[in-house]
Amino acid sequence: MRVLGIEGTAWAASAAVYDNETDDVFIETDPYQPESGGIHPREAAEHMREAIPSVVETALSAATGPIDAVAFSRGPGLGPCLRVVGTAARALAQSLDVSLVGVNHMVAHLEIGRHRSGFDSPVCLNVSGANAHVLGYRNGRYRVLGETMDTGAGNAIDKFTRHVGWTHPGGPKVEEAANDGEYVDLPYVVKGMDFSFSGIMSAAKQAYDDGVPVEDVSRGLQETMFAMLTEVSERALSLTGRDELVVGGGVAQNERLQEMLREMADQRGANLHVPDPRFLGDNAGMIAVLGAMMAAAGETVAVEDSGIDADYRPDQVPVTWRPGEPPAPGGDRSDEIRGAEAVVTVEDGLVTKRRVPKTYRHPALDERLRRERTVEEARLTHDARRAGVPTPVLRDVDVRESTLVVEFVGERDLRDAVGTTRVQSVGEHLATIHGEGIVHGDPTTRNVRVDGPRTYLIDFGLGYYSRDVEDHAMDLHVFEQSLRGTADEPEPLVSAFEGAYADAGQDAVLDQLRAIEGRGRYQ
Ligand SMILES: C[C@@H](O)[C@H](NC(=O)OP(=O)(O)OC[C@H]1O[C@@H](n2cnc3c(N)ncnc32)[C@H](O)[C@@H]1O)C(=O)O
Ligand SMILES: [Fe+2]
Repeated sequence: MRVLGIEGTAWAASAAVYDNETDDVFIETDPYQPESGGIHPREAAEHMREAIPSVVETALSAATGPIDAVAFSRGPGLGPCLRVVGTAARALAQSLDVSLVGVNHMVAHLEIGRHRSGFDSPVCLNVSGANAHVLGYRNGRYRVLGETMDTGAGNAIDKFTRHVGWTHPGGPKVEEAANDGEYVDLPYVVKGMDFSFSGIMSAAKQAYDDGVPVEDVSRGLQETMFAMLTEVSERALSLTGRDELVVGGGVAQNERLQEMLREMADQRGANLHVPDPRFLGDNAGMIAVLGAMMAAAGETVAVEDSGIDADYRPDQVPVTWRPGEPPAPGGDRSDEIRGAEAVVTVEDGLVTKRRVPKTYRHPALDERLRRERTVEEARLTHDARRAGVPTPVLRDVDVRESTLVVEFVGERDLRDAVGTTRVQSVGEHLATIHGEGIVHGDPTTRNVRVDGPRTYLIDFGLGYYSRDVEDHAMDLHVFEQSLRGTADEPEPLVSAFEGAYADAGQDAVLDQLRAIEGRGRYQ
């Protein structure tokens, strides 16, 4: 089958022809380059109107035979651009008299990595202009395991470069400048597998305004943002028990990010695949490749139903083109358990947890995070138990060695034994600690231990004190995301969890949770 792909969600007017028998991909791209500032939606749409016909013509003339389907980016992206591309794709499908395939651009960023790597069931880190998220596959959908709570990765960097007067796109310029810079500290914000870039961006602009050399700010920016992305990727691998990682999106072209991810993957015995640069930034090749898989599975769309969707999320797409899911890996049963950030050994009913240095992080950042988290974990584990929530009793703390010794609790992780009563008790526990102004920070199903109906909260390393409803709601969001990422039928569990939280906690937190879920991520 030969598929014509068309991409034009933001800056790349691109067309490609993919032949699934030879696996050849021909791509022709004409980028939009704003003269000043960022991407202007109307200018970008004007660029699409001018450039799409000629890139399509070039792609078609490179095709070695007739086209069997036309695939196009249906969203997410800039509305005015999407409309131009949608119109062109419909007209082409009709004039060539072939079927039409509407592709989710974010799923395409992911699938190109899975396709090129040959991996079975990778976790995917998508880092592009308007997005940043970690996806895993479960029961016929790509699940968002974690994502930015505000700006996309590329847009965050581009906002900083606009502030310092550099032209769009800023990513490559920051990469170059960072090579000559010294690391500076910037806010590091990870909540479970979600993360935020807005605090870093304000701090980076402020540092520049205060006279810190732009090279140093660039270095700090990269080290901080990419360490966050690497950390959440590692958490996603750990939570899902998978050992394959692919990346996608324009920011994944950054060599420092690739280096950090490779180091993390090597150290945990996982495989990383970075697609060729031509498949990373926006390109129609990834649209054509996914289009071919979808067309082969019968996922075509009638012209009258092929409207665009500027907020199209990857988890809205029913994934019908993949073969069955490979079996979930068994849990780690050895004595030494390598979690996402610590090495845990169990002996004589005691657990020793050592936060090992992460060599992918800058040493200063690594030192700061291990120290802060060890101190917070000791303090909050203790305070939560005093508030009446089962947590392990603390036996020893060595901050210099980033090591804690606590009592062994529970028989297994909640991940491997989810059930209604247990998630209800987690709802009660979170309501209790929130009542004391304690935020857990990472309440995933792996950070809850179960013993019969009883549940224990462990691993308060990302926790802190706050009475802000947003912070409390994020705890609920993180827990629900992890239920959705690991349970076969998550929705009844989510309801039971929320019901128990509602009975014991504050309604305002649940209202805020709805606000978090409804928030547009495409800034
Ligand atoms: C919705 C869609 O239109 C959007 N696409 C998009 O943003 O284009 P993409 O090509 O995936 O990514 C562009 C971003 O990638 C950044 N970028 C490019 N090269 C970079 C580098 N070497 N280091 C860091 N960032 C880089 C640019 O600064 C820009 O922000 C998306 O996927 O979110
Ligand atoms: Fe993109």
